[in-house]
Amino acid sequence: MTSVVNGTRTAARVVDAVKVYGSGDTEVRALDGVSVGFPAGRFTAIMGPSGSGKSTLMHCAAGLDTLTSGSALIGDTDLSALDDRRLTLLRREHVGFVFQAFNLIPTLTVAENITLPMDLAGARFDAEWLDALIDTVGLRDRLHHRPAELSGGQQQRVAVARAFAGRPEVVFADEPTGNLDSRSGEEVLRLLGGTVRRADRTVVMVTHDPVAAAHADEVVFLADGRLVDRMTQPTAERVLDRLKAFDTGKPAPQEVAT
Ligand SMILES: Nc1ncnc2c1ncn2[C@@H]1O[C@H](COP(=O)(O)OP(=O)(O)OP(=O)(O)O)[C@@H](O)[C@H]1O
Repeated sequence: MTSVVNGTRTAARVVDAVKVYGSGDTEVRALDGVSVGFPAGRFTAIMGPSGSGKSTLMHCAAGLDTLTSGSALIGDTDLSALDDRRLTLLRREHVGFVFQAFNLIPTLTVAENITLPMDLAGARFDAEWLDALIDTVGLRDRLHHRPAELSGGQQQRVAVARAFAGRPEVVFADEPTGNLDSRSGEEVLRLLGGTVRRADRTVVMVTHDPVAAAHADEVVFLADGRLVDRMTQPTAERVLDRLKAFDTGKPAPQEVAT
């Protein structure tokens, strides 16, 4: 269901996205006219200062929240055209999620957690893909353990396997290394990046961490609810320098076309 925009396959995108929370004196424009596409087969990081709208953008692009105006699409499907039931089905079948807090079901085994979205969707398992995924995340000897018996890094690797299990159109990751030490975090980032590159998957990740963002193919920068920059082949140093420019109030770069 991937759509093609300007010759690029786009797994997910928002167009003229506006999100307003509250009203009157308490109104916050969390997204103020953002248009951005997330190319298929790529790893994109979303960065920006605290409060710039990163989580809002991710939640709206993933169909976890709705826009005030503008549109959010997964492949060619405009999410605003879907009722709640169809939106839930679309998320189950076409979107994977990795959250900072792992969000595994404590009473289920590792194997059951990994296949849960497919079980819920009544989807067929691609046994070969699942088998390879379990090896990739290094969990074969833990399949019958419960989450509480695993380290944080192992739990997040289960969440990564769960996110990719149904070969979704796109995996959204919200601060996936936020609760991990740097070594486990690095492993999770390599898993995300490696799966994108080797298996032609798509990942969109919100992060505060320039080292994490450097694992992406491209970083998009938000400030005050607007898209202000994009950077391909990021390094932690270049990302950090770009973020510092927000702090020091250097002239904002020209807003970029999408
Ligand atoms: N449910 C909500 N109700 C009211 N305001 C909200 C809500 N969620 C977010 N906001 C506001 O919208 C703006 C953007 O928030 P958002 O969480 O998207 O930013 P962020 O870049 O992800 O921030 P952080 O890096 O601190 O997590 C902020 O001003 C925030 O206070």
